[in-house]
Amino acid sequence: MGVAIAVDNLNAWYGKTHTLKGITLEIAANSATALIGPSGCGKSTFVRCLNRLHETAPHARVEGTIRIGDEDIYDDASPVEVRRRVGMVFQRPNPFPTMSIYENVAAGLRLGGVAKRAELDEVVERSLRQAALWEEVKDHLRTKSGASLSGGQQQRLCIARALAVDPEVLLMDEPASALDPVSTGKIEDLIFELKDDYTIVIVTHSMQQAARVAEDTGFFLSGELVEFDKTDRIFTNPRDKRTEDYITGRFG
Ligand SMILES: Nc1ncnc2c1ncn2[C@@H]1O[C@H](COP(=O)(O)OP(=O)(O)OP(=O)(O)O)[C@@H](O)[C@H]1O
Repeated sequence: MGVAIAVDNLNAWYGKTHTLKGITLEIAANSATALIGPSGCGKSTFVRCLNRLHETAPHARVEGTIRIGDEDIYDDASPVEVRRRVGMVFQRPNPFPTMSIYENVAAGLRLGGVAKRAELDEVVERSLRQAALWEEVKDHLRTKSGASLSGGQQQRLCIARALAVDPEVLLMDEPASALDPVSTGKIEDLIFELKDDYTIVIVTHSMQQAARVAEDTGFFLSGELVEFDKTDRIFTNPRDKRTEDYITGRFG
């Protein structure tokens, strides 16, 4: 399996606070990679560096390199282009509340200049099918708003919206932590399906979830990547005592 994202000596700051310290890792293409670690250790900051969202925070700064495919995303590409290639789904589902289901999914395409009805229809259907939401919403695409859906459906709508612009990478920052167990299961099933076609990076507080969905797992602590390895290895035979303490619940 190839490398989708190569991160080399990544450092990130909020003002004077050094939040990510010398992160180096390679994220495999067409697989799911989980990031775990106690609250405040820098997981969200890390994924926000992968689509250049970190730099939108006040006084935020990044050093180091991130290559996606052949491109250094901080040198060779604009933030807008990076965010098209690297989609993101957040902890709280955030559909555009007043827009219809259809318009939520079509929004990114319209911004990119796609105006043909047939093309929009096709991508909206494909994206909703990929997000396992089509059957539930196909009869109300234009009449129901994003906000009228349940939390779990809203999150799958956000996934469809992210997929509509044809990204290579999907970042998911605790995508199921606001959802009930049934909706969580649907999101996990979806991650399983989607990793055939996309590279997925998922931040999670649930070690069970990491173990269920991810091939590789990274353990962050105080802004450092303590350990990065096959998920099995991290959970059964970690190399670092701090990883072992965390996964066995001795802290965090
Ligand atoms: N916009 C911001 N401005 C200043 N400091 C921030 C900002 N966002 C996060 N931080 C700080 O950066 C550090 C890392 O936060 P981050 O959200 O990346 O951690 P996390 O591991 O994702 O935490 P959690 O699991 O609680 O979401 C924390 O100390 C946090 O307070």
